[in-house]
Amino acid sequence: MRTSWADSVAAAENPASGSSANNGSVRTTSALTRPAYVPPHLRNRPPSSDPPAPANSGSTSGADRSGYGAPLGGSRWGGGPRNDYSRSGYSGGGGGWNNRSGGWDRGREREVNPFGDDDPTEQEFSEQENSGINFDAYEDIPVETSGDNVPPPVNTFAEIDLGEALNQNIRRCKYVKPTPVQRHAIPISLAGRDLMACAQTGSGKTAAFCFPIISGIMKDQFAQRRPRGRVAFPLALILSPTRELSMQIHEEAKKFAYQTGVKVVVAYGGAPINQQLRELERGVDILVATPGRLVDLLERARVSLELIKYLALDEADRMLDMGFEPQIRKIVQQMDMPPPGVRQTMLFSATFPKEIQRLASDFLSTYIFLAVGRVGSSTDLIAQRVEFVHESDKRSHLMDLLHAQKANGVHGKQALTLVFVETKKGADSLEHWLCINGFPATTIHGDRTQQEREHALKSFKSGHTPILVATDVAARGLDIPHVAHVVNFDLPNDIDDYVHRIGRTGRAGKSGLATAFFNENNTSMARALAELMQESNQEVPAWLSRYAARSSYGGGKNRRSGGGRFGGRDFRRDSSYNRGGGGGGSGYGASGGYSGGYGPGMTSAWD
Ligand SMILES: Nc1ncnc2c1ncn2[C@@H]1O[C@H](COP(=O)(O)OP(=O)(O)OP(=O)(O)O)[C@@H](O)[C@H]1O
Repeated sequence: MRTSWADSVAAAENPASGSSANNGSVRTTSALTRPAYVPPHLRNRPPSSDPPAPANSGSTSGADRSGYGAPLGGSRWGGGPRNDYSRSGYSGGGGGWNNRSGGWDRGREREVNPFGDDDPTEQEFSEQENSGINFDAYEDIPVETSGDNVPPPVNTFAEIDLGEALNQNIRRCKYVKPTPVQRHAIPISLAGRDLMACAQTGSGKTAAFCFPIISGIMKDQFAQRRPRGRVAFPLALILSPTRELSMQIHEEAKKFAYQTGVKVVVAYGGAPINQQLRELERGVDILVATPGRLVDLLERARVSLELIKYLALDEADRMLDMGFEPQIRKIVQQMDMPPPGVRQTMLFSATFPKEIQRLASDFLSTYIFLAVGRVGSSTDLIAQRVEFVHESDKRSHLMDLLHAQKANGVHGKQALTLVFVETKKGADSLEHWLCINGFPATTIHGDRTQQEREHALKSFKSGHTPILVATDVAARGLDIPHVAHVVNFDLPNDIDDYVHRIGRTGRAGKSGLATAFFNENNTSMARALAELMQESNQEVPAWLSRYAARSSYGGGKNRRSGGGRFGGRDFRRDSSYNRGGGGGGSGYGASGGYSGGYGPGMTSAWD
């Protein structure tokens, strides 16, 4: 008999895989003094005469978090090290990269410990939260690489020369072995090659691009990092489409770069620019940014891209669709960034429509294409359900789901549930309705202030408000531990958006559940949805198969045209490319031949 969705939620919350969720261990050790650290690549250098600046928060977030009041009762999930904003640089206590110059003398500064466990006795790696990752789920995944002289993959982190400080941080993160995308992408990037990488949601792409960048900067003996005047000269640029994702990448990168001497700064819209400018003036090696805020900084001549050696685009297909493409072209092609071939470019996403691949090739030089799993596929770790629900029944149906989920939850608690809707207004109205019906909910969308957005996310992550109603602003990249259930209250119009949305659960080897409400308004999605479910070994309801058989191909402008399950995903393998359509000049100019499903007006809401 088919398992009910409620059972699935309970299973997702209590995975038998040995996840350490809810283990109750909260580390509360205080920061201890440690000897001044000199990063390996800076040893034997004459010390600078600059005195260290007085310690302050070292926060680079730009947003004023003081208004949030006391912590939201702490996480009910215990002490996992990931993405807990309340713990790291936001805390306001001590240290940080405070000297003005950056560069050689920065190694003497005390750096905020992003792991929050300065006591070395606490650094036993016995809990191994991330070793609970179900690697078997990834082992038989097909991998495709194409391009010239592809460096071979590695099986362990020990096989890669990342540098001891970075290796130490990998251990602190409790990453025991590399995920498949890391096994392939890291050696490719370390070999200096450009890369277009596609791997499923939650499979560790962030580390796959961060590790080679940090390692490369550590090894870069001749780098000139000091700001000249008030202009910052980052060596690496990581662009992402949303403020929250940039903040998250910044938090992750700070952990990976801890005590390496590599300084990571974030800049995103909606937060006071002055604070970000001050942080940049203190020196930056890796700048994580959203495109809009970066353009602003470039136009003010406060950032120069002249020294960029590494460029990474996370959610690269989104960054190159019509909403962002003009800004990306401006940043990458019309300012002072070194051209492809001089800089190293890495593009990552879980989805990569062919048209976007073609466009992206403008930014790359003789690159390697890597696909872990089929491009745009979703992981089998997510149990997908589709239910036929008329528009007018959606609220009561959601209510039924939530009630049953609560009844099945641990100690009657509501599991973290992310509900996607189409519009900002719809998000507010559903949130209100849930709250008055006794379900603590909050919302994240582009009409909320940045402070409200951050507060909502924090409240959701902590379990204080276990239901988050969101627009697509939360669809990509966000790594929120313990999201048990994603509900597509309104289905998106593009199957790639569906893949990203459901990918907020079932991450890092853990299982998750996704429920979609389908009705006559979604018939254009039927075929793509049925195919996606089928290839992820999901049960496709007979009624959906009938809709799929009747409908023409929809669900996005981009994909599955060949219908092939695996193979030929690198657009360069298409015959049209070889007939002269591809290569450098792609024929997809700045005006773009691809709309990606977002109107141009969406940009500001996302950035
Ligand atoms: N080698 C590893 N071992 C264990 N856990 C890992 C490893 N690498 C990454 N993780 C964890 O896996 C989770 C997902 O990683 P990440 O956010 O980078 O996924 P992603 O592929 O970028 O997903 P998305 O496509 O949704 O952006 C994170 O919590 C991260 O800490």
